[in-house]
Amino acid sequence: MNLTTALLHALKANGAKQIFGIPGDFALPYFKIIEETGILPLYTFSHEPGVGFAADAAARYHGGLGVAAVTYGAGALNMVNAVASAYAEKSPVVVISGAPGAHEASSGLFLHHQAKTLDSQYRIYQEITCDQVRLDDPGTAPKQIARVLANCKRHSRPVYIEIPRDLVAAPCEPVPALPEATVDPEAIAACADEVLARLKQAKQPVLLVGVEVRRYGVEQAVAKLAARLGIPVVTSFMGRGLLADANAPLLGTYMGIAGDPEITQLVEESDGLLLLGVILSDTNFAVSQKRIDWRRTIHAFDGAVRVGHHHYPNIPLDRLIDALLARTPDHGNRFQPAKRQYPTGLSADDGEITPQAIATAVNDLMTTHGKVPLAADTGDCLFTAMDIVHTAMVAPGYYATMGFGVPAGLGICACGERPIILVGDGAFQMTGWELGNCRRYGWDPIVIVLNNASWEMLRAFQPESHFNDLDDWNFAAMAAGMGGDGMRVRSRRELKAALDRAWRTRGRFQLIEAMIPRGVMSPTLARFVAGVKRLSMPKSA
Ligand SMILES: Cc1ncc(Cc2c([C@H](C)O)sc(CCOP(=O)(O)OP(=O)(O)O)c2C)c(N)n1
Ligand SMILES: [Mg+2]
Repeated sequence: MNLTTALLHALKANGAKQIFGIPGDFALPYFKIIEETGILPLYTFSHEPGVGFAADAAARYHGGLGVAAVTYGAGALNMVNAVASAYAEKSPVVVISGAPGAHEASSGLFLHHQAKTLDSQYRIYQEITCDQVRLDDPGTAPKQIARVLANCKRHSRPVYIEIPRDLVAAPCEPVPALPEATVDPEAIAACADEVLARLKQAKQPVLLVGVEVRRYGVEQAVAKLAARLGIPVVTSFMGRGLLADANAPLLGTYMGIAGDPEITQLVEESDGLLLLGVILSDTNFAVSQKRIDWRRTIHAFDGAVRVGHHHYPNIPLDRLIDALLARTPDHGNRFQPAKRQYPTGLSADDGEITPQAIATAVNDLMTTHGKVPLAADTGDCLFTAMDIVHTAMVAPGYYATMGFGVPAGLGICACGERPIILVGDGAFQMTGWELGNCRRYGWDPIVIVLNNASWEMLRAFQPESHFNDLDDWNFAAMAAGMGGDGMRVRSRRELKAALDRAWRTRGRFQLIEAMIPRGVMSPTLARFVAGVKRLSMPKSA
């Protein structure tokens, strides 16, 4: 076994299913071992942001580790935004970067791909990962790899592993089992008792579940807890899709001023709000109509629990849920999932296409053929997805970077699925071209480009600026050259026909370019914009 195969076996043993990457001369040696050993399948992409987004989405979708393999400098630094997004959204991505060998590093020359110093890249990645290691000693490498992978899983955040190119084939012991987290059972018991006591004394307890519930694979346990507690459950914006079909009193998604007023009132007036795995972010709470009373809130996040002003450090979410379940008897409560009405029954007429028509057409498709995973980019396509039936979905709901959608959809293709990808024209201009890699891997996602020839979400906030006007690129015309089929549609009739045809066509990606008039937004984005404007107005107004 050598340094690289030890790493690859450890990645596979701890949940990695594939590797996404782009090599370079500093990475060729370890890419050669990846390809020749076949320990994990390798999918190369065209631009490193896509590599990072695909690894992030694959990790979210299959619940294991995502792996993004790049070269030193130009490759790794090109992927910083995607890894920052994975950090912010708590996605366990393992970044592997090639690096100069020891003899090069001490040559005294400035090396190609080097920024300020040879350590610059390592320092940059310290800001967007929870642990880092340079494998410059095969004797200590196994333990270091175990530590870093354990942190990636424990914190559900990216980690960074640098492999000097002169050591990739150095003899190396296998990586040991990952070190277990040490927790204090008494602290967990005390925390669980206080949480349940708070919920018991509350008049209007509410359970709000967020992204960590999915990241730590505790969705079933949380559904069980919700059923036993019998208190209303809502998801955060990023937690959308959680408990979708579970036996739980799920009411929907909390979106503050931009969401369902009943849910907003229930959450914001709760005197016992239990937040499980929820990121306290502006996209989850800034559009809160009423300031949430954090003194009466219980927040379990990032391995700690706050109960009002009491703080319990080092309480892993899964251990807390187990302790709460152990203290909550099962009375066999049964619930019908909230029958939230999603728009269905698109009238196939000559009416213009709106984001809502796209959500309706997708709902009709899923009603007829069954649910499929969704990948959404930033822009109105993300708000449009709020009107699509609950299904597995990956989207940059908090960090809100553009460029995520198409590569993320390909990450889901690498997991053996056929996703529907929703992406705006602006975001497609950034990373939509990764579709050109589908043919090599036999992937055939259905991509719906919401083409309003505009950075419409920005225009919604600043309509007077002309720089939000984009040109019309005619993406559908480019699909054939990239190995797919493109359809440009302007009416609801054409949209429905194109989706039906796309569904029936396998083996080639299907790109539906839906032309949407500028200024036509989804209802959710319109409410979001109105809400943000209202909240930002001076109180006197
Ligand atoms: C990488 C990147 N660059 C810039 C932005 C800022 C930004 C938005 C957020 C607010 O930061 S929304 C938006 C326009 C999106 O245009 P498009 O994809 O066509 O979607 P739509 O027309 O539906 O808005 C931009 C440029 C971003 N989120 N991510
Ligand atoms: Mg647009």
